[in-house]
Amino acid sequence: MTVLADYPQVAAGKVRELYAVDDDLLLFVASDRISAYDHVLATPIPDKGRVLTAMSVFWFELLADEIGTHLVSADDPRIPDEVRGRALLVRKLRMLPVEAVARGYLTGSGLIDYDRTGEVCGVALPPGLFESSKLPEPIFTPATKAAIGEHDENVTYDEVAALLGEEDASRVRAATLKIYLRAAEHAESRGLILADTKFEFGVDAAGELVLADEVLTPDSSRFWPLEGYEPGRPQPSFDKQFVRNWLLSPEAGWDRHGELAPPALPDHVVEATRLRYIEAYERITGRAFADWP
Ligand SMILES: C[C@H](c1ccccc1)n1cc(-c2ncnc(N)c2C#N)cn1
Repeated sequence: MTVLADYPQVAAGKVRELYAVDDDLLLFVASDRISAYDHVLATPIPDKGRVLTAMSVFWFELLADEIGTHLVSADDPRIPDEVRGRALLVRKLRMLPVEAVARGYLTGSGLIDYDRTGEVCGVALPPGLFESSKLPEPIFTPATKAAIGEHDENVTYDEVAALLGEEDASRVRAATLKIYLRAAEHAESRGLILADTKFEFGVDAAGELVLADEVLTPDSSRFWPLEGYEPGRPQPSFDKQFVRNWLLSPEAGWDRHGELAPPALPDHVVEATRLRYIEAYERITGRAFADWP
């Protein structure tokens, strides 16, 4: 029987890890950890790792007719029992060093760049847009991965072309926008706005562009409820709003701009958040989470 300790860890993020299974395969593990306001919270959300893994699998399957993916299996004897359901066996790729972000709406760092320059990642936008405006069409707004604890840096397409070469930059942009459109259309049909999302791509031994990492999860994307959408103000995060609101409430007694780590979450916030992740999964996929994996 394989255990996770059998596999050397090759990468670790705030809420996920990557392990080497053999020369060609990796194990992508999603934890129950949740981050908010740039902190990894002390309190895990039970089932979060399993829900987000199930969500990635759904999207990999839906997008397989648009692009190759790194997914090999979610149910394989090489996946240790302790992480089964929140781990994916994936094929090892030559990863492209760019965060491939697509935005259909203006918020976050895109809004900051727009307010300052009228552009996002060198893409000029019409005047008069504001928080949560829907963009005339989705835009490719790449970023380069920042050091641990830093924010990714928005870069222009030309900078991506200088980094990857014109051919890879061009096919990454095309794939990013094509997949975003397909996913946003599906999400809207389920009552959710996909405001933006971040993809990571690799290249396989045959030179094909392959969709990697996690895809279209609430950790890599901004999902907003379609009902109540109103440009001109920040939209509630479909999955993290209960956590954000509580952390800023008098009960939490926490200063998001201070040096202190956030306090532990109360059980009712944890459970409400767990249910939101499950609700997002079931709305997006039409599948019962109880059936996973
Ligand atoms: C940034 C991300 C990461 C994941 C998990 C934890 C920390 C970082 N990452 C993905 C790979 C990677 N490398 C080769 N082949 C692949 N199929 C993948 C994937 N996915 C390397 N790093």
